[in-house]
Amino acid sequence: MNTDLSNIFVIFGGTGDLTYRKLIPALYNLHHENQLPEHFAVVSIGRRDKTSEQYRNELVDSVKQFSRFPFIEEAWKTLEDRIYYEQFDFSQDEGYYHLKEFLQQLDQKYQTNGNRIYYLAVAPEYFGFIAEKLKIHGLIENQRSWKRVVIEKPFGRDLQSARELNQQMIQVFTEENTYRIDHYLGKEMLQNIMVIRFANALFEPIWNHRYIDHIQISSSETVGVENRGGYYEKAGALRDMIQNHMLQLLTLTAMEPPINLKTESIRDEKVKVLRSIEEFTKETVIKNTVRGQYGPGKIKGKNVSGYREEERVSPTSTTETFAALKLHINNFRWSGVPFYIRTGKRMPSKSTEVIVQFKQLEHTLYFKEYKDYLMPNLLVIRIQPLEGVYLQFNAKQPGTKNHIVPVKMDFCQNCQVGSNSPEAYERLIYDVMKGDSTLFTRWDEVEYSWKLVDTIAEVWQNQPIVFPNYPSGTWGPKEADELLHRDRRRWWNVGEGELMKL
Ligand SMILES: NC(=O)C1=CN([C@@H]2O[C@H](COP(=O)(O)OP(=O)(O)OC[C@H]3O[C@@H](n4cnc5c(N)ncnc54)[C@H](OP(=O)(O)O)[C@@H]3O)[C@@H](O)[C@H]2O)C=CC1
Ligand SMILES: O=C1O[C@H](COP(=O)(O)O)[C@@H](O)[C@H](O)[C@H]1O
Repeated sequence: MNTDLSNIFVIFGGTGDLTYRKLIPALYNLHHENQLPEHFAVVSIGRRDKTSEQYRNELVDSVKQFSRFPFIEEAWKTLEDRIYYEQFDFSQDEGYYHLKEFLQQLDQKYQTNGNRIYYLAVAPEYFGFIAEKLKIHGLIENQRSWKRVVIEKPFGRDLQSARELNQQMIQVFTEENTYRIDHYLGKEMLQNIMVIRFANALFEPIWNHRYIDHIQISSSETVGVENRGGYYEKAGALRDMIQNHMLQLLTLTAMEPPINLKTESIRDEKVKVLRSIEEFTKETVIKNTVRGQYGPGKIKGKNVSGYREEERVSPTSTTETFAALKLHINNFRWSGVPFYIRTGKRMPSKSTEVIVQFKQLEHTLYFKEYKDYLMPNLLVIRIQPLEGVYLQFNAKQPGTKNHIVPVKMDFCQNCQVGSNSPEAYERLIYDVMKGDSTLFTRWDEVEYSWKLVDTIAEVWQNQPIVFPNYPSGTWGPKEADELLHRDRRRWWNVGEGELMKL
């Protein structure tokens, strides 16, 4: 990690949606918290014709709409003065000559010591191309400063394309200077998973196959593909969510304690989990995976259209908007414990959580009478929108009868007034400035996750499917429920407040 945080933050894709909704608000929030280095400037690149002044004015709306802190004129003023817009087509060489000169001038003005963060907020096909141009035009040189690149997802479309992209990138940036974003890693509660597991005598000793029946990792969204049909048609839920975010949740939940808290020690343990996942075969893909696509339906009482009616989506599309799978991790800790993973769009509520269901006791005083009613102990790590930990256990209902009911201990991190968790992008951008890549994906993580996803994608591609197979506003196709029912289990739909209703 470096102590010199001063830098120029160069955004390729400065007029795009990600910059508008995430990057600029995150920079504003960091500024609001006094976390930006004193010697700092932003250069945003786009093709649209505008001056820096016009660009800054447009960003006011982005901050007002998407930042977690209120817009404060004076605070914004001191940040916007350091934001510049550069209009150029990054596929042409001329722009890079000018960019180099301009960055050098800003180095003088802001004393940024030649340090750069190149943030590639552009379509993935340009990642390698821009990196190469930066090298050719001498924008990476200078031994006495640091140069880092941040790459947005998706990192490839499959293993082969990811490898090709990686080859291109490593010609220019070392692995150490390459920050592959998975914004889930920046979420407060993902960072908390290790703490909950490894800092509690209550949980660590029972975090294994002896006590855990199974684990569910679930991420549901109410939104559809919105205006991203062009991208999503080529991705689908498997590539868009499972390959990255869901597998990150899995590795943090299942990993062994690292030997220390250094970046590579943590990443090593995460990779071991990916390597230990039992390989899918054609038969197990058919048996243990489910895909779905939303049809028309209702979300919160409002009629919404089906995926095939969305903008830039084929009316006969076979792209999945829902994916569920059951997998096993073949190691000592997890022997025989199934992990069920599920994600989908246009579901009844927005929520992401990891649910650990503990085994029922073999012998209990209440066993005979309450055999069919006793609820399992559940530990729910709530990632979003509520952040916290929820523990469900059994207790006697007050009264003369010996009724047993499930009760909860609910620690909600973001329920109290005043608690305002930093946005994922804030944390991640700050880490890039510090040179801490712990919360970014290492290349071998990408490689192993694509291997898993490719096997599933290949089988799916060759198996006919009738879509749409779940109405918007429901919890996905019935086959996803069957995936658990046949194991005498069920999904816990936490977002619906379902746990305590039972
Ligand atoms: N938006 C989101 O929520 C998320 C996005 N991502 C990823 O982030 C990246 C960016 O996404 P998003 O912001 O949505 O994309 P947009 O389509 O909104 O923006 C693309 C940007 O690239 C610029 N651009 C394209 N071609 C050129 C060119 N030849 N020269 C200069 N600039 C060019 C555009 O500039 P102009 O329009 O001025 O030509 C625009 O600023 C993608 O990789 C996406 O997958 C990842 C997670 C979430
Ligand atoms: O990366 C992506 O994530 C979002 C979901 O992110 P969240 O932070 O709102 O849970 C998803 O909508 C999008 O399709 C995907 O590309």
